Amino acid sequence: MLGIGDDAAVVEAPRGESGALQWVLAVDTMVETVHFNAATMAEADVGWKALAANVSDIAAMGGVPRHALVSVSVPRAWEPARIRRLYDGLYACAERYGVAVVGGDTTSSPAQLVVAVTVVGTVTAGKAVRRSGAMPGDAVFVTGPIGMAAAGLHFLLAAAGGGEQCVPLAAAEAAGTAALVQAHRRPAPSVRAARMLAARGTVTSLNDVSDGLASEAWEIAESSGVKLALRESQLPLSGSMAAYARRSGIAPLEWMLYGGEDYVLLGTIAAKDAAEAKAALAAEGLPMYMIGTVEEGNAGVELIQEGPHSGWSQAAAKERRVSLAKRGYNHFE
Ligand SMILES: Nc1ncnc2c1ncn2[C@@H]1O[C@H](COP(=O)(O)OP(=O)(O)O)[C@@H](O)[C@H]1O
Ligand SMILES: Cc1ncc(C[n+]2csc(CCOP(=O)(O)OP(=O)(O)O)c2C)c(N)n1
Ligand SMILES: [Mg+2]
Ligand SMILES: [Mg+2]
Ligand SMILES: [Mg+2]
Repeated sequence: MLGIGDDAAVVEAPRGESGALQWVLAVDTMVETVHFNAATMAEADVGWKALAANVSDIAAMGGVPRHALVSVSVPRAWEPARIRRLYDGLYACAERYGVAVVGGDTTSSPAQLVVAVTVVGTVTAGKAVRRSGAMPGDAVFVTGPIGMAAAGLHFLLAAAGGGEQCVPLAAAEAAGTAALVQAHRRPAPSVRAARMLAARGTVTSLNDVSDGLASEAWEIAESSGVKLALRESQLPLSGSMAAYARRSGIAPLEWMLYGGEDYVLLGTIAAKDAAEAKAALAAEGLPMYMIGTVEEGNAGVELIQEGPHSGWSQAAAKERRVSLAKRGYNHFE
């Protein structure tokens, strides 16, 4: 009803077509040198990703993102054109996901850029999907490939060589890493997939992958009081990520499990609906990869690896299980 221009925005309390709605609220912050630097992201990418990270949290509740408030703290030295470019990217993301930017705040910053976005969304009353509902027997899934964003960051930091110049996409195209760089700079949260899955009523938990697959799996395991067993051979491995990992001498699994910033969804679904749900998403061109199962037991995450591999014990010749560390991106380590 009232957007940018007064002391605060006014929005109509939502009314659902088939029953009451509830609000879904989230805030996420991006800080220069922590979430990006001059070499890894152009201003427009920062704007896009600051909103996308929030849209992803709303998706992870099964909600629809609707309104955003944007707080920016801008280094004094910045030209106005730079902040305009940041907003170009932010508005491109807003348009893509049908979000109305209804306000925000602007301050100077002594040195670094800080962008904090608050998103308001809605969900059918009582239907928000939590992290705590995973049940033994459920199938575990992700809604997109993982590890690409971390591989993209690795490429960007290497290509920048410590310099301040934003690495052009052309450099990534020449190196065959453009998809990885775009995964890092322009994540595409799974809002439509989440809506379709939540509407089926068989999805028992959802969490978006920001800090890494292992870390998010641990969050579901702990809040549901179950064990998640992930099968290594089922993890969606992007071809360009695997190729770049090989060239860099890095194990792709490290990026897939512990990289983060994928902004796809990790979730669990009743096993009897897994195949049908996957087909329903596929009909809309949306991927859904079945990557494991929920088991009874102490909260934890295990990876099932298929062998044989040199160095494995005789007993583990065909497959073995390893416990995954509760590790991922941590702001204070
Ligand atoms: N400084 C804070 N004050 C209050 N709540 C917070 C703060 N930081 C995080 N939270 C809450 O903790 C929960 C997890 O946050 P976070 O780890 O940032 O989630 P995500 O990784 O999905 O963005 C959320 O409910 C969030 O609102
Ligand atoms: C220059 C730079 N260094 C390191 C990283 C890696 N990184 C920074 S934050 C982060 C995890 C996600 O951020 P967080 O604020 O925890 O997101 P949230 O869980 O709140 O959505 C990662 C992997 C990066 N993106 N850019
Ligand atoms: Mg957060
Ligand atoms: Mg999240
Ligand atoms: Mg986090």
